[in-house]
Amino acid sequence: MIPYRPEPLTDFHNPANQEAFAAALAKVEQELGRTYPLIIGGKRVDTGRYIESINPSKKAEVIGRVAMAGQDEIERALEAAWEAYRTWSRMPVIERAALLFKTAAIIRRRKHEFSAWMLLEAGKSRAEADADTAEAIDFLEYYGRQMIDLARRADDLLTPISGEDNHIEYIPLGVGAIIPPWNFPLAIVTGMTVSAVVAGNTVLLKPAIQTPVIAYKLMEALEEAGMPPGVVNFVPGDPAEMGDFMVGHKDVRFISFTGSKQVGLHLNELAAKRIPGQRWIKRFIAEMGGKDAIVVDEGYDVQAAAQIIAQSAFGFSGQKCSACSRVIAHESLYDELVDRVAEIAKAFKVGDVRDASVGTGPVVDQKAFEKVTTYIEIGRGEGRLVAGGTASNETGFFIQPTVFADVKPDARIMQEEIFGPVVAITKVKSFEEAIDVANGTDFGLTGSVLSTNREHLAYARHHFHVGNLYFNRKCTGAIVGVHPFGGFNMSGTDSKAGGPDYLLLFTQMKSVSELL
Ligand SMILES: NC(=O)c1ccc[n+]([C@@H]2O[C@H](COP(=O)([O-])OP(=O)(O)OC[C@H]3O[C@@H](n4cnc5c(N)ncnc54)[C@H](O)[C@@H]3O)[C@@H](O)[C@H]2O)c1
Ligand SMILES: N[C@@H](CCC=O)C(=O)O
Repeated sequence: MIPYRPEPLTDFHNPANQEAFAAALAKVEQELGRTYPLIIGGKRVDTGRYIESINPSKKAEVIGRVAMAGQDEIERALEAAWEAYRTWSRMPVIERAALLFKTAAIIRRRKHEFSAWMLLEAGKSRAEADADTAEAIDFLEYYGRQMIDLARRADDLLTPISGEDNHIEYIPLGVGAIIPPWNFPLAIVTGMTVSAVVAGNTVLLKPAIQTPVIAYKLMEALEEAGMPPGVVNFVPGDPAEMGDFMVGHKDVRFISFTGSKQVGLHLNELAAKRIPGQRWIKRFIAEMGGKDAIVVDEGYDVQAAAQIIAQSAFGFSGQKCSACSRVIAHESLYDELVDRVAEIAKAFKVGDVRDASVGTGPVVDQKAFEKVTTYIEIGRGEGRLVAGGTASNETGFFIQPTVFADVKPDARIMQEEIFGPVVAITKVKSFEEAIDVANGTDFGLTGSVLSTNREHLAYARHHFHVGNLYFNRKCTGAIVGVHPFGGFNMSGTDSKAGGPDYLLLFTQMKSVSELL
């Protein structure tokens, strides 16, 4: 087996790649509007009630109609998953890993098609969608290898003693609920699903309501790669109707959740309650929101800083948990930095991502549009609007990159996750003050420090309390196996997706000792 290497991104300057992507997009456009069933125990189930998934760039365009699971279907899916668990959990690790490698090969072969689905269903630009597909492939390749290593090295971790034969094994937990967000509709869905599955668990996958079609495409790839029935059960639905029911169910052994702080905290409470017939303490793994800051130190190149901020704040319309939504700038360069960031924000072309010249696309739906525009109104009272502030939901959900200057650290737009193309800038007098302000939220996900002062970088290394700290680069774009990803405090349960410890979260260690 060759060592893991991250999947290369597509060079869209190359005309051949442009053509290949355009052909994939045209093919996918022919397939819009179809109906997709649930998949329970390998069987297609049509409930007659559907989620209508739409294109956020062109809201009249229906991407697909996906059947909705209710509580009965969750019961059936749990039964199917426990049935499949009997054999899947005992399958040799190498065979479980092979499922991931084959799925990676299938997605790689049709990568532009997967990216095209995301362009249309999530409003990702070509490049953002390509990175999402590459990350999905990375999770498959990385977790497959990680599981093989984990199983192989287990016994080497023990201290031998004479007269005993001792072994340890990382065994799976049981049946889990996989609850991903919509914003990395292939990468995060894939990573969350296959990490649990390669460890020997079986799961119910409940994709986000905004992006169920791309999740169905993953199911097709897993099936094509030979996944046995019942290992992953596809149960999209209205979380208000079946979400609490699934998470609170006595037969669910673990919950792997990625999403907002609000929903994560609610589900954590629910999962902690033991209900009659429940024989375990549920494991709860949560990766939640961020309020990520870029600190710009005295003496840093202002133009370079402004570019890094714009990339981190406005890529995919700021809809990344890692996105920069706060800038903390030293007073010596503050005014010039505000002007440069505003200039770049104003020059951003916003529109339908089918147009390759567009800088950033829409926000995902009407609810997101309302939330972000409400925060823009709040921002008008909390700071000085220097760019953007305009929005239109006539054809799609478009919001111009927006910049507020002179915002106080305790303002709402400096404290609450907006999840849109909005950045707030504040001024500080010293580097220490900058790090205090950066640490002054409930979150602790990503952060960047832009500085040429080595002492300041060393100070930030120790004092800036975030799970992913970056120096002199953007705060988005973690790579699987290179930058293990996940945050502190209200950003989650301190897990690190794409890192060497992640699979342990889906296993428990069994120790077997024989007296010789
Ligand atoms: N830390 C990370 O790695 C990471 C990565 C991506 C996104 N996020 C965060 O995710 C959020 C954006 O995603 P979102 O809008 O989909 O988040 P969300 O919290 O609204 O939803 C996340 C998932 O939870 C489901 N859900 C909602 N209520 C539920 C319930 N009662 N029972 C069961 N499931 C329920 C949703 O349907 C969705 O599948 C942002 O806060 C972002 O920062 C974090
Ligand atoms: N892992 C991604 C963010 C995932 C959350 O939205 C990044 O590093 O930018």
